[in-house]
Amino acid sequence: MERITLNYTYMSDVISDEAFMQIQPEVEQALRATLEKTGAGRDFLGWVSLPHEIPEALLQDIQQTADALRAKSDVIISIGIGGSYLGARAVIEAVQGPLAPYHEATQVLYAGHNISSWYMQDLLTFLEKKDFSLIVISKSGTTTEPALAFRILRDALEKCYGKEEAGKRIVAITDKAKGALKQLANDEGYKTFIIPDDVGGRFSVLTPVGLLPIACAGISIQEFIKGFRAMASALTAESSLKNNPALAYAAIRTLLYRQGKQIEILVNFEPALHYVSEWWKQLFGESEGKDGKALFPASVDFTTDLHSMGQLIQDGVRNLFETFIIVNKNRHTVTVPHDESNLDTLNYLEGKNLNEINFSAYQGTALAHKDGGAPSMTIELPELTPYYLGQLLYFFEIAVAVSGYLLKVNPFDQPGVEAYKKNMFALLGKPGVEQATHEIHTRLERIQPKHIVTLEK
Ligand SMILES: O=P(O)(O)OC[C@H]1O[C@H](O)[C@H](O)[C@@H](O)[C@@H]1O
Repeated sequence: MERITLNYTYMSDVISDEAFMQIQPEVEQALRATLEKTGAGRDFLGWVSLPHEIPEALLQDIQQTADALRAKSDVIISIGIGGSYLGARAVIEAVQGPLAPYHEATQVLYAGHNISSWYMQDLLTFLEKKDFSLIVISKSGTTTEPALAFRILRDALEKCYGKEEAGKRIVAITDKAKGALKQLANDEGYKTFIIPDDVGGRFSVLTPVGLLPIACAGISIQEFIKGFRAMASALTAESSLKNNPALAYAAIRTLLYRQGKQIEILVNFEPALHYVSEWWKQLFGESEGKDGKALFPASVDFTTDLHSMGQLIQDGVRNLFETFIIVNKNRHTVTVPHDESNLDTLNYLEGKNLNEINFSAYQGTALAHKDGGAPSMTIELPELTPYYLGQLLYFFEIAVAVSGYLLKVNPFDQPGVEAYKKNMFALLGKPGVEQATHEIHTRLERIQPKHIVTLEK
């Protein structure tokens, strides 16, 4: 069976065999802490064994719910943010492509991941002529963005179908007991799925959080889980860096960080992978970015961004490295046609397919960037199918746990995310924080008038 592989040939002058072997015991310890649930954040390690523990009855329930929503909807809106949004979008777009909304019979669209009137009004106008349903996802059940979007979209749904039918077009995915969404779902009798207590948002793609929207897009969740299972069996049984690509990836990025690299750029050459990078950024950024530490996880889409960020990566501050994701087997083949006039001088490419040209772009880029002092490694994915995406996502989940432990942080909490929320709630006058409201307005009044630069005419 094919699996994903890690190729770090272009790191060989910065990652010595000796350094690799030296870090082996640390990595083993980090893997053990993950598998035996003995490390920091141990209460949130439910995702480790999840691939082998999902009950078949739950999968059937998810599939039937998705089939029922698909049967009566042109559009299914998945409402959520962060870990309650990115995993599903990553998988759906990686399998169906970024233009999926234009060609799929049932469209999965997204809301609750911003607070934009413009976005919401566009969506509401679009829905006027569509049959639609809502999936609302929030682990805490109290996150502002999805709660606002749900209130607005539920209102539109109820006006369109009446309260009773609207209730049958809503599925809530949340905590088993706590949070406003759970209470609302109970009161209104919505179909509900539970997010396990021991699985944090950014690790929840294999719970109903990811599985229901993925099934609603018509993608096989059985295949997706099979990929997770295959990778879970393989990665958790192998503690040698030499034979375990997730451990090797965690070790290499750790060694580079210790050598002073500050930025890891995840690179794809396939637009369908854009949201895999977005998911990856949350996974690594939120898991590792604490206690004044961590590589900054950035991403680019090539060759697009070679024409905007390529210069900096080739030639800017040498504080970065790249991780390429390359797909071995392409879904489509588009061949360059003959053109008699050859004014664009592209006849030398006649008969070649775009995949070959794209692959040459990757090879040329990796070599040029290495020569310029930006080393890279490459994750090779056999194909963009639900099965291999399952493998890839589990690969990154194990890698971030090990990498986080190597960094000596708790990879499973995110206390820093609360700071902006506290300020926003205070500014908006949320009941219960009156003192904070008074204080923040006073602070802002003092800050605002100073240091403003404007044109006089
Ligand atoms: O699922 P929810 O509770 O609504 O949370 C959605 C997201 O927002 C929070 O602020 C956290 O930083 C994320 O880890 C989480 O995935």
